[in-house]
Amino acid sequence: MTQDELKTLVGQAALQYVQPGTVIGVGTGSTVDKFIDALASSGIQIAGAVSSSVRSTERMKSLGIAVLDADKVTALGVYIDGADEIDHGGNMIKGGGAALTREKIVADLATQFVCIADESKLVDALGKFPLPVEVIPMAAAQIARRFAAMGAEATLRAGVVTDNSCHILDVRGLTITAPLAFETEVNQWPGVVTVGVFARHRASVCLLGTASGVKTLAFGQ
Ligand SMILES: O=C(CO)[C@H](O)[C@H](O)COP(=O)(O)O
Repeated sequence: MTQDELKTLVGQAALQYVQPGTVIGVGTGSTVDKFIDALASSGIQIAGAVSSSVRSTERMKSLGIAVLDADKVTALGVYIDGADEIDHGGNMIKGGGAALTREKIVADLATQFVCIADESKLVDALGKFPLPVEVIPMAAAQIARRFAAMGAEATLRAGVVTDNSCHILDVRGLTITAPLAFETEVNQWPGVVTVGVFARHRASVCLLGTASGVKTLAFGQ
């Protein structure tokens, strides 16, 4: 199976977590696009979706799925999103699509985070995928120096301005063995909007697309 077919498979499998009549959270990326398409053609009627990006909002609206503002919702049962990497504890790197801040905001509203990913995303330790960090532009150089002091290299993602008018640094050369401590540390550096490690908001479940079908990895809350 191709990577695209695995994404379609897990996008379809995520429908089992959608309760009719509820509001759900929807992430961003090519795997989530497959989920949105599956939801639109499933006939499942939801009360609406809280979206993590302009990209997903536009796709859902074009397919007739109602999109609600995050600040109109007090809680979500489920948030469905992809990942750039996921470890065996459900910790993730996210932000390849530059939507990490809104993704964390919507994940924070949800009781359950369902990660949908093809098997290439499962890793023993986070960090091979360059870690996205959303930053306030005037702080980018200083934050890059902080990563350099850790032995890593941060580069500005060229030509990218996020939905929040900020910039993205992509950080190479990290091996993140203590994701929660790492997330907590980097998040408090001045000018960091969001670090793309999702440990506090780790996945509760991962639907992993493999050559032999969808594997469900359960991590608990
Ligand atoms: O975090 C994300 C966007 O900010 C995506 O979930 C992540 O990049 C995975 O994307 P894809 O499903 O296209 O591989």
